[in-house]
Amino acid sequence: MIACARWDDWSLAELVERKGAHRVSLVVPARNEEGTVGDVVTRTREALMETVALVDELVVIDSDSTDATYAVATDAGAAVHRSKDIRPDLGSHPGKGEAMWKSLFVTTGDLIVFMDADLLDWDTHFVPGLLGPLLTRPQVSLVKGFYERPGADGLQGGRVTELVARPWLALRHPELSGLVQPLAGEWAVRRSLFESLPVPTGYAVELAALVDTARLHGVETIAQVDLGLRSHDHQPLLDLGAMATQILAAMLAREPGLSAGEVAGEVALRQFRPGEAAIAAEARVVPTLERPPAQDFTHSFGTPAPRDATR
Ligand SMILES: O=c1ccn([C@@H]2O[C@H](COP(=O)(O)OP(=O)(O)O)[C@@H](O)[C@H]2O)c(=O)[nH]1
Ligand SMILES: O=C(O)[C@@H](COP(=O)(O)O)O[C@H]1O[C@H](CO)[C@@H](O)[C@H](O)[C@H]1O
Repeated sequence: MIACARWDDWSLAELVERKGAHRVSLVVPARNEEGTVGDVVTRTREALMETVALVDELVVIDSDSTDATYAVATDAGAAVHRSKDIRPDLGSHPGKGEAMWKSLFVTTGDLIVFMDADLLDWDTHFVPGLLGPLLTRPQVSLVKGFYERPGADGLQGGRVTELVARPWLALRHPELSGLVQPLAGEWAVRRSLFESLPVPTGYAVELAALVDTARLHGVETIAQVDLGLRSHDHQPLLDLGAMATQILAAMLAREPGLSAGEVAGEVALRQFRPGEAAIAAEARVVPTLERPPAQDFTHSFGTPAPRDATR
């Protein structure tokens, strides 16, 4: 049974008190988010590091940005690391999951909160809301945020959730079908869990963490928290086709009898874009690599990695 809570089930003062010796890292993976990352960093830093001491470090992982994300996040007061500069001995791959996996090598929190950098309607209570179950329920190790999406029917967005993730969970992981937003980029996890999991380098990171955690530790170690309202920038539909491909590849790799190593490291995705004169065929190569558990590499920098750093 997946426990359900609301962000305001705990007061900020109660959580600060319960925090005790825990260290909290807020990690924001960001690729070309110069327009929004500054707001996310500034407001969380002021509310959760300066006004109260709930967050111990605020880290932005710059994931191959080509805009001013790095400078904007730095000016806003985050500790910013370029994903490709973290543990260069382990190589570098594109993708959100890669950024989140690499964050494990530059953060110190035993509790890690992930937030997207492209948030538009949101508030700083997302962070204490996600930490609530981790600070009050020892049996919980992974907490997913869920929220209302603005718009007339409240279903603006969530296209890959509704068309890929939810059907897949219904078919293959019904024990997770109670999750309202299984793909939410706002979630929290105990370091000890996240560093023990393989991590898809792309957009499958969220769903893979849920499926692996449920399989390895049981759904009772997963909780979800109602965070209220959230909206974010939306990608074009064909880009979500690549996201869906990454998610399905990671799910196939978790099917009995298959392993990530047997799923191709990249998939050729053919898409078709209507044009003035004709429909144009487009081909994109979608990376589907996975990183082994980060705990396999938490040795001193420079020592040859004990195993392939991707699979
Ligand atoms: O290669 C990538 C792709 C995305 N992101 C970040 O991951 C979050 C979610 O990505 P995106 O907004 O593209 O996904 P969506 O929310 O549209 O599903 C955002 O903070 C992105 O900047 C990233 O760090 N590296
Ligand atoms: O919810 C979804 O279907 C996708 C796409 O969102 P939209 O259709 O652009 O609102 O976005 C989520 O999934 C991604 C993959 O897990 C996460 O990285 C995003 O943070 C999350 O917003």
